[in-house]
Amino acid sequence: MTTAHESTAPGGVEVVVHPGKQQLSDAIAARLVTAVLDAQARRGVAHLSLTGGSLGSDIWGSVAACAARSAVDWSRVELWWGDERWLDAGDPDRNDVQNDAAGLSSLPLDPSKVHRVPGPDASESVEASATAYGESMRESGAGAFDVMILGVGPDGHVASLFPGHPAQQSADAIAVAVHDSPKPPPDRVSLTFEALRRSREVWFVVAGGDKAEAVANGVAGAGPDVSSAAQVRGEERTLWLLDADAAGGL
Ligand SMILES: O=C1O[C@H](COP(=O)(O)O)[C@@H](O)[C@H](O)[C@H]1O
Repeated sequence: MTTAHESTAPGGVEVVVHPGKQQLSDAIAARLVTAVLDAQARRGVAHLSLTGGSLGSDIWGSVAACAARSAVDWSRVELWWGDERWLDAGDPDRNDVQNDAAGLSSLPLDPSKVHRVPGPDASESVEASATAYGESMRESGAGAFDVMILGVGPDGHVASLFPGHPAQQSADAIAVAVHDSPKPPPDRVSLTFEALRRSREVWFVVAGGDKAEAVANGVAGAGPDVSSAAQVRGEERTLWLLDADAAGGL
């Protein structure tokens, strides 16, 4: 395969497969720039929710290298994270720090519109951090995210909602404290399913053969004990953006 291949799975979920991880990252960046321009043309401001993980950060290197990025008014972009590892600001294991290092920090964003999850240096507990993050989202009047970008773990988790973990099914909240995460670090803050679903478009971004089973389960709509990804749909569109290895189980 040398070019992208597109198909629609049962349930209206769209699947786009690119040959390799770099092509995938570049294609997501191009798609993102277009989505931001579109959202700004329609509503003035674009609301994006970002993800951690290696591809979730690579995307920002691709955006920084994409010529069309200069067409975007980055001061009218509001950034959020679907989850964050509960670590001090600047910790290299934080999702926002990894996104910044990959290229996010090179964009002319308005720092007041970059909504970072407070860590132990700025909140007394994971619960307090989750409450503060949820409140800042409510106060911003964010409404729906234009694009929710979600990485998917080999265990089917999205954000920090792990299949079978008690925090996975948290309801009536925007954000939840996660303890004893199966993937380190143990303490995290995550948006709930309810909040993740308040997105016009949800993009699952996945590369690598170790994710093939998680992708197959997510696309097939497996239950919550198997796949957190399968529990999240966009209000208007749900896209799985994959490299060929991640698509190996479809
Ligand atoms: O810990 C996390 O993992 C997932 C997926 O990461 P990956 O390296 O397996 O791609 C990520 O989406 C999530 O935001 C992050 O906190």
